[in-house]
Amino acid sequence: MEIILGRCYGINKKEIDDIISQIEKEESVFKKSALDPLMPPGTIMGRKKQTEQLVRYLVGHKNGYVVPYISIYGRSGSGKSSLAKFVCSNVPGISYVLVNLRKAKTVFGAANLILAELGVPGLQNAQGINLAIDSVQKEIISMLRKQGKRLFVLVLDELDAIFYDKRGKPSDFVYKLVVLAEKMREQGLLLCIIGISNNVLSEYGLDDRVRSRIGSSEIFFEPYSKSDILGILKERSQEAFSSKINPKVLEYCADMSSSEHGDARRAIDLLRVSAEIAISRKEPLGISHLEMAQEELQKDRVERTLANASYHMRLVCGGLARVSYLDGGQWYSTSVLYKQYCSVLQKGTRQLGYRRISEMLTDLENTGLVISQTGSKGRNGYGTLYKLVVPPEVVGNLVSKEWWDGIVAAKTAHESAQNKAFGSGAGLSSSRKGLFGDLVKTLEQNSKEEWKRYVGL
Ligand SMILES: Nc1ncnc2c1ncn2[C@@H]1O[C@H](COP(=O)(O)OP(=O)(O)OP(=O)(O)O)[C@@H](O)[C@H]1O
Repeated sequence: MEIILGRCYGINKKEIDDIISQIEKEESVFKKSALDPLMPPGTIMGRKKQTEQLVRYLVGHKNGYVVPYISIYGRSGSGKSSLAKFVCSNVPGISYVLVNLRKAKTVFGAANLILAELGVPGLQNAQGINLAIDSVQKEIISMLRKQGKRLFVLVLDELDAIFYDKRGKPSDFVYKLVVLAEKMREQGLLLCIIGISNNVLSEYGLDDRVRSRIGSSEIFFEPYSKSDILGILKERSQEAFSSKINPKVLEYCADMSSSEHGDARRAIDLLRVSAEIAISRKEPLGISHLEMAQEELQKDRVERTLANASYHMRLVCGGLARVSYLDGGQWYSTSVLYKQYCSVLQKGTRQLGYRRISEMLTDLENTGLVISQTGSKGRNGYGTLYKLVVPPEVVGNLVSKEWWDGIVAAKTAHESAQNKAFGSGAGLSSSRKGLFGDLVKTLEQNSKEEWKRYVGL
C-alpha cells in the first residue's frame, strides 16, 4: 500500500513483502541465475576437438613430459576459459590455478596477481620481477609437494592485458615463465603455462628467443555456430524456465547470435534480458522480446564501450559510424577507417599512427561493436575488413550529438540533391538548414565524385 505524504511517497513493510512475493512468483517461472553467464557451465557443450587437443597436451605428464606453453586463442565468449578450467579440474594428477590478468595494468601487476592466486602476498615494484618469479616458483613447488602431484598448470586468462605494458617488457615476462618451467623439470617437477588470449600469442610481437621456446602448441576456438549456441541455450533454459519455452525462440536467439558474433556469453545474456522483458510485460516469451532485448543490449554495449574508451578510440568508433551511415555500406578496410579517423580528428590534436589504429580496431572487435573478415581490397589484394554491428546512429549520437547532427544534415542534403524534384534542402527542418546551411549548399551542388570524397572513400 502506497502512503502519500504531501508530495512524497512512503513505503511500508507490506509494500516490501509484496515486492518479495512478486519476485518469488517470477523466480518460480524463471530462474534468472541459470542464465548468468558468470556461472560456470556444468557441462561443456560441443568443443570436442579443442577438449581432445588440450587433454592430449596435458596427459603427457604421466610419461614425464608436457609442453611448457599452450596458447589458447579465439574471440570473446567462445568458451576458452570455461574449457581450460573444466579440463584442468578433470584430468587426474594436475594441480592448477587460473589467474585472470584483465586487471593487470603492468607486467609487474600480473606477477602480483599470480602470487595472490597462489595465496602469497604481492611484492613492491622496487623488489623487481626476478624476485616475483622466484616467489612464484617457490610457491608452486611447495603446492605440488604438499599435494603429492607432479604437474602444475598455470592458466593465465586474458593474457592480452600485459602486452599494453611495453615498458614492462611483456615478451621477457613470458620468457621468464617458460624458463621457470625448464628449471622445474630439473627438479623432477612439471610446469605448463596456458595463455588465454583473443589472438594467438605469436602475434603479440614476441622476441625470437621466446618464440622458439614456447613452440607451437596452439588451440583455436572459432566463434560458435548456430547449432553450438542452440545446444548451450537449450541446456541453460532447461534449468532456467519452469515451463517449456517455444523452440522457435531459442532457434531465433541462436540464429541472431551466431550470425552476429558467435559469442555464447552474449547469447545467454540476450535470452535472459528477453525473458525479463517478457515477464515485466506479463507475456509469454516470444521473438519480439528478443528483438527488444537486442536493442537494449546494443545501446548498453555502445554506451559502456564509449564510456571506457580513450579519445582516439571514440574517434575510431565515430569514423566507422560516419562512413557506414553516409555510404550505407558494410565492410571497410583499415586504410578507409584510418582516413575516417584522421578526418574527424580535431586540428592540433596529436594523430596516432596507422598501426595503433589497426590495433584499436582489433580491440573494438573484442568489445563486440564490430566484426571482421578477410576480404578483397580490390587492387590492393586481401586484408581485414570491419563492419559495425550496431546502428551507426546509436554510435554517432553517443560520440557527439552536435557532430552527428551535422552528418545527418549532410546526408539529407545529398539525398535531396539526388532527387531534384524536392528542391533545395528538402527534408531538412528550417532550423537545421540554418545550422548547417553552408555544408548543405555545397553538398547539394556536389557531383557523385565530390560526395565520395566528402565521405572519404
Ligand atoms: N561450450 C560451452 N558450453 C556451455 N557453456 C558455455 C560454453 N562456452 C561458453 N559458455 C558460456 O559462456 C560464458 C563465457 O564463456 P568463456 O568465459 O569460457 O569464454 P571465453 O572465450 O573465455 O571469453 P573471454 O575471451 O571473453 O574471456 C561461460 O561462462 C559459459 O556460461
